[in-house]
Amino acid sequence: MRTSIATVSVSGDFREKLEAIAGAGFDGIEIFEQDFLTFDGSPRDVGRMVRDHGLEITLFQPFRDFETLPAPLRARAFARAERKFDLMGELGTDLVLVCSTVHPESLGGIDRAADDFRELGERAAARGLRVGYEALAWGRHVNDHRDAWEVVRRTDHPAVGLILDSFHTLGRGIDPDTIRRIPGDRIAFVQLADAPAIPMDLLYWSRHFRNMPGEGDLDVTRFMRAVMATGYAGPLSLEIFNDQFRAGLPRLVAQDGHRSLVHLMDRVRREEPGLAMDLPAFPPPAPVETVEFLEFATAPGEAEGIEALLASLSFERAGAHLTKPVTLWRQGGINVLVNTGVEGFTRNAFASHGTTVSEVGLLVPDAHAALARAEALGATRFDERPPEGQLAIPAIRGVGGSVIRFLDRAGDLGRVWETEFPDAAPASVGAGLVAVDHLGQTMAYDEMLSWALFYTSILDGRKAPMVDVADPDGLVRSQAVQSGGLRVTLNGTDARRTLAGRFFSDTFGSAVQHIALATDDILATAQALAARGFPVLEIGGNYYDDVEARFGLDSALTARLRAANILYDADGQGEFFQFYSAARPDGFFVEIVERRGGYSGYGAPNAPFRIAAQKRALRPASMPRA
Ligand SMILES: O=C(O)c1ccc(O)c(O)c1
Ligand SMILES: [Mg+2]
Repeated sequence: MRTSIATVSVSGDFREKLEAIAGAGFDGIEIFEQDFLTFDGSPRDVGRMVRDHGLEITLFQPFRDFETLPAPLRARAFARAERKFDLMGELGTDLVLVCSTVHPESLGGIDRAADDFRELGERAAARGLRVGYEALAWGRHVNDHRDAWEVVRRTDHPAVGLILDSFHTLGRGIDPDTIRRIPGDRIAFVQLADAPAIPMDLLYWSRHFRNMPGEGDLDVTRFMRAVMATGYAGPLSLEIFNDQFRAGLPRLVAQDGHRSLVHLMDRVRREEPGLAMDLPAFPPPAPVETVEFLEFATAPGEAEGIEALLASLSFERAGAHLTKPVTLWRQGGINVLVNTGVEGFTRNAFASHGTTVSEVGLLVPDAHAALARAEALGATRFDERPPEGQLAIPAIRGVGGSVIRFLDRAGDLGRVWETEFPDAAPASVGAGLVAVDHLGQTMAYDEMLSWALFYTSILDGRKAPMVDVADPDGLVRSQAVQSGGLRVTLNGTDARRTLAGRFFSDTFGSAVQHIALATDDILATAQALAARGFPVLEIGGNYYDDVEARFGLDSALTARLRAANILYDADGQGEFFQFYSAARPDGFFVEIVERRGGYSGYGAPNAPFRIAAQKRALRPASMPRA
């Protein structure tokens, strides 16, 4: 698989772009003229610099408004083409993209276009160059790859091929299976992009909202299956026009791009195993079974706070680690570790975030396979050499520098608790908390696509539709991802005064802001926790009047919910109950949930009430806001 990415997809000056693209493992770049015009060097220097980074220039683009012009514009278009050919020779690339014309004076006509391309093909071939024709979704006469192919077919010149772009095909709703009829050796180049399903003007959508395959809502996998079925063996190139990526860190955007291509092609081969592909083998995606443990990094003088919170949740201190300053807290099927280590990773996690969820342990079908898949998809492996006699648990880096560990039931990893916490007591029933329901991770808005791609590609996650949560001080976007027994909500905001925004700045970056624990009987759990002094978040009375009317709830039930500060939601499948702790000074909080029936959401309609209550609770009572 030869991978490529358009230089417009990545931010930075030309050198930064190249370093990021080469570092992420790409083989080549599509070059946009504007991208090096500001670079202080000749086209020859540019070409040399690209090759010095181990990259090839797979495509030069775009050449616009070429075909079906009347005289004398036609002659001028050929003169322009000759100048671009000169430039391509200097850069050292042999393929130019011609996108379908939007010129107001263009005449259109398949045969007229084919005549123009035959002449252009002759001129290109004389210099050892090739031409590719792409249908822009908003082209004046040609806006469908089937018409562009008909032009190329009638041109019938070996130096003229078709360029496919998943955005233009899928964005217009054209059936990608129509590509299967095109001979693969007539496809000169393939560009890939996804996009969110937001109805808007095609050109504006294309130039601002494209994203990496798998990050949006287009069926890029089906498009790519059709392309591979033609026998096409050329580069796969990302062409992503996205305002956020242009402002993002070049290295991260390039890494996500490479991950998205590997993930896309892995899906293609699994969905259509007969297709020839030279992607190295790696393990298939596998859903997570359960969250086996959560670990807090804290410090010797700071642990009491988190331990008091755990005690108020009815967790019991079940034991201590064999050698490390780590205590194990248990209840139901939940294991929580509190680490006060003063060196290595724990120390760094605490130093950069304060008390924080530094590790998440996931039980998966095969831990080593999970690690191998993660590495194939570009995850950063985490190796902290365990002391003699302790287990090396396969691990990767997750959100905000945290660590995700993979456990399974086989061999040593299946005996991790007995090995590392030999005297630990088994879990008790406590207040009826049975499992980790989900983790809420807070991040900057522009990290959300990236982490959603991380969870979907590496951990076989499925995304729910993005929801907007109204904090009184700004909007927070929430993207839920679920892989088997792992549920994560990614909450992104750029609004600093939102609860999420404050947490983000107070904890110096992305981290778990809340953990949600599941019970099978929320009223009983609420009662048990009240007796233990759990710092419940008080919900205002208006909420209950509204929810009773909205769902037609029985007033006796509403009264019990009101008394226990429990929020309610329902979807077509089932019901949902939730209550919260007040937020700690750093913004961290705990949620208790009960799912009934097949409810699959997270109570998003309740979030504004929860946030308002948390903000009220943060304000000192003696100092009412002016
Ligand atoms: O937006 C454009 O003009 C444009 C140019 C070249 C492309 O390959 C493309 O897909 C879009
Ligand atoms: Mg394109």
